[in-house]
Amino acid sequence: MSSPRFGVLLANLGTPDAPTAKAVRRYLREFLSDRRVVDLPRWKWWPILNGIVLTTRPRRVAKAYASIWTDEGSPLLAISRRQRAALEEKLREHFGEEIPVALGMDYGNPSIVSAGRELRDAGVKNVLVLPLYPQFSSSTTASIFDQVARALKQCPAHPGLRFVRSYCDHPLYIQALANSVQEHWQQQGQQGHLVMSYHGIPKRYAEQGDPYPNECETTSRLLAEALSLAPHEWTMTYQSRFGREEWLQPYTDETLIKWGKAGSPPAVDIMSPAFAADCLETLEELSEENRENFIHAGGKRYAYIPALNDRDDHLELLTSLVAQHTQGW
Ligand SMILES: C=CC1=C(C)c2cc3[nH]c(cc4nc(cc5[nH]c(cc1n2)c(C)c5CCC(=O)O)C(CCC(=O)O)=C4C)c(C)c3C=C
Ligand SMILES: [Fe+2]
Ligand SMILES: [Fe+2]
Repeated sequence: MSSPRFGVLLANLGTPDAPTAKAVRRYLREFLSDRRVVDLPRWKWWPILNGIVLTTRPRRVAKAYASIWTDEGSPLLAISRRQRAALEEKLREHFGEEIPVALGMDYGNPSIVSAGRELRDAGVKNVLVLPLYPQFSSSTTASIFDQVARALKQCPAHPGLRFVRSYCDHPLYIQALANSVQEHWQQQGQQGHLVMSYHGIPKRYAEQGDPYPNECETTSRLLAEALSLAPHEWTMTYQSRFGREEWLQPYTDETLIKWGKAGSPPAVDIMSPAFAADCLETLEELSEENRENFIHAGGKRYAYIPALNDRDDHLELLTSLVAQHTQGW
């Protein structure tokens, strides 16, 4: 049998193996030890990480994971597995041949090393790395690139390698987001103020050159245009703060509380375009915690619009990205 023309390493953040304090501690230790995620000097960060974060946070966060855990495990992993299988199917249709797709997570399992081994064992000589982060950030996308480079240290013969850097303005991405919002409005029968809530990063990272907020703004502007929304009909915010320093603003939770108290807007539809798959940050923080923030403060209606997950238009986008970035292979 001839070897495949290329393979795809579908990458995402990763998630704990179980909704227990022990598994969450293991996951957070790996995640929060990455200098791309927390860039503080180690002498300063180690005592905080080991003395405070890893002794207090895992128990609380494990409870949050338990509230969203499914029969197939963590939503992020279950959805990523479905995306992997569906992309392989789409690529078979598109290229008329078998294109292996392996799933690799930056932290936890399945690892990027295991995905690389899977592709090697399938006879793949060229690899396209496709991080499922629409907007580039050094804390996410660049970290995946680091992991791939680290994995290759164990490898005597490198494959041909290409990376997808970001796709914040790809027409099929914007279209898939717009479709998901329009379907939601049709199902609800009414339209609330649209909130595009992105995972934040420390403001300092952006000041040091991380282009993430610019890419989020690009996505938001193009999505608002695709939906023909006037400026007063939508707002962009940042969620999921961690630690004491200032993160990108405006903050999602504070904005919703302010609106709830003011009674305007009375109804919001909230989505998170930075997440290609629903996860803790959308299903618990956005769909539950922030709903409570808004309604408790006086808001009237709050609806969460799911991530693109394994929607067909999302898989069409991923297929198009693969076709675009593998020309000549
Ligand atoms: C500590 C700094 C963090 C930075 C910077 C950060 C950036 C960032 N993260 C995502 C996507 C996800 N983050 C998720 C969870 C999560 N994020 C942080 C911290 C930072 N993220 C923590 C500590 C956690 C774990 C939960 C917690 O302890 O609160 C997830 C969900 C994972 C899951 O298992 O479901 C995703 C996805 C992006 C896109 C981003 C920067 C652009
Ligand atoms: Fe995060
Ligand atoms: Fe969170």
